[in-house]
Amino acid sequence: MKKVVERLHHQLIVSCQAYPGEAMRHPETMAQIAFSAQAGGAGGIRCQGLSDISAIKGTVSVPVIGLWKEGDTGVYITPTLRHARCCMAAGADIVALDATDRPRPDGLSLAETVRILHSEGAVLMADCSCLDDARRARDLGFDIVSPTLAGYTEARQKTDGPDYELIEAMVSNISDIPVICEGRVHTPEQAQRVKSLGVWAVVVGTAITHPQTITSWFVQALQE
Ligand SMILES: CC(=O)N[C@H](C=O)[C@@H](O)[C@H](O)[C@H](O)COP(=O)(O)O
Repeated sequence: MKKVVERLHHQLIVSCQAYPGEAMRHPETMAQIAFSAQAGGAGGIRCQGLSDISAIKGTVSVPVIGLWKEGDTGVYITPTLRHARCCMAAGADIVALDATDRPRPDGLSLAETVRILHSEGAVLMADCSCLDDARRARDLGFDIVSPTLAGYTEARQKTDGPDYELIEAMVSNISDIPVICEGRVHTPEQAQRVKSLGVWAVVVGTAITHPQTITSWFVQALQE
């Protein structure tokens, strides 16, 4: 197993992302958030966009998982070989990419993309939507699999919190590479529960780094 993946064992990885048009979408802001997360004990950062990757890499000492989103439909998480190469060049220690079997915008297959990136020294995290994606990703040689896209494609219904059923299935079917849990982990209790299922590490985004959504949770609670 690659050293950088080993370093993530049993760590909390904090996803620091602001979405298009949002006030916090600025590399310096995201780097400050990432630095705060590291100070709080995060053992890894996940982040989006070349400027954010670069700013965060220059700020934290924990491993950085980088991705580049293009749009928000279809294959949009690091959709092409070029996007992945740019994430590497920006300093990402690990590059996360869509690992579904949908056609990719550059016409390369996922297998070709992974083969080329590995030959260039990349460490790759497979953002999967279902168990079949995870199995395929493992067979293609990905270094990490994750249920990041569960509930965001037609493969699975979106669950309220983490997709425990899929996480359990991934952990019991994929034994040779780490399963990192990501997606709708909103409370420390949910993080504990997914950890108890045997995941390598847990990614938390919104519940730590997206004040707009967190505020709306409280506002909604006060209206009930
Ligand atoms: C589906 C998709 O595009 N997920 C993205 C992946 O990078 C992010 O928008 C997530 O918010 C982030 O990964 C953390 O997840 P959560 O906010 O659920 O803890």
